[in-house]
Amino acid sequence: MNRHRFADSAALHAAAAQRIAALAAASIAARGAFHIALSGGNTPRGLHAQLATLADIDWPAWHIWFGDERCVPPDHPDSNYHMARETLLDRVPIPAAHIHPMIPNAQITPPEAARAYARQLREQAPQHHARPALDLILLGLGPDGHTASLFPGTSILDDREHDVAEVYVARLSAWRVSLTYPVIENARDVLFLVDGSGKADILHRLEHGPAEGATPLPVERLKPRAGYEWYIAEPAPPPPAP
Ligand SMILES: O=C(O)[C@H](O)[C@@H](O)[C@H](O)[C@H](O)COP(=O)(O)O
Repeated sequence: MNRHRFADSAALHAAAAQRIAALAAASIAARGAFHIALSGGNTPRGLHAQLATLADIDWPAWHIWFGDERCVPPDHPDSNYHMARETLLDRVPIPAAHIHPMIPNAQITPPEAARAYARQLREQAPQHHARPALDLILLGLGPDGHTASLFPGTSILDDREHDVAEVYVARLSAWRVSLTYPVIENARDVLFLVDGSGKADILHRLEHGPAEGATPLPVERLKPRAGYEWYIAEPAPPPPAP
């Protein structure tokens, strides 16, 4: 595991922002554009705030995609797109045509959104081996080993046909739309951002491997072509008892 540890969230966000800016500059220099999929949840908020303050970023060359989305209207407080707009997209000059929300309106159904997003990726993203190949996909990690909306026990884990799929997550009683394993694995780079609070167990398992015979967790089934980087904020272990 290509792992970078940080003492706190602020250090994680600052370092990850610099890494992303470097990947963007290299992609733009080589191919004239930078196609990045943002992740959802809370951890990206601090990263986005850091990115928005960086100088010398060629924002008009960025193309914003999403790794997954909650099936709520784009202005809903739970929407990853809404969060990205608030914390980054409304603060930097990325052309509107380069921003691709997974749920563009309140009327679209999960299957329609998945099909439409797959079409957009095929038409507007770089391709590699006949699959969309984004330059960078950011991913978070849930304590149960989910990433994007690849949740344990869900149908999407076995879907290697589609690029994007809708998935009902029973434990959340909610529909999601997510990139599938083939598209995530096809990216040039995959960067995990893990704010370790409450994730010590899952991080320990990823570092030391699952127990004998354990069912692989969604994140353990991911095999990116370029490997992946982990940026982890792990609070310092508690001081030894006196
Ligand atoms: O839409 C989502 O919620 C995310 O895509 C999800 O996969 C998230 O990245 C993890 O649950 C970690 O979330 P935190 O970073 O908030 O812990």
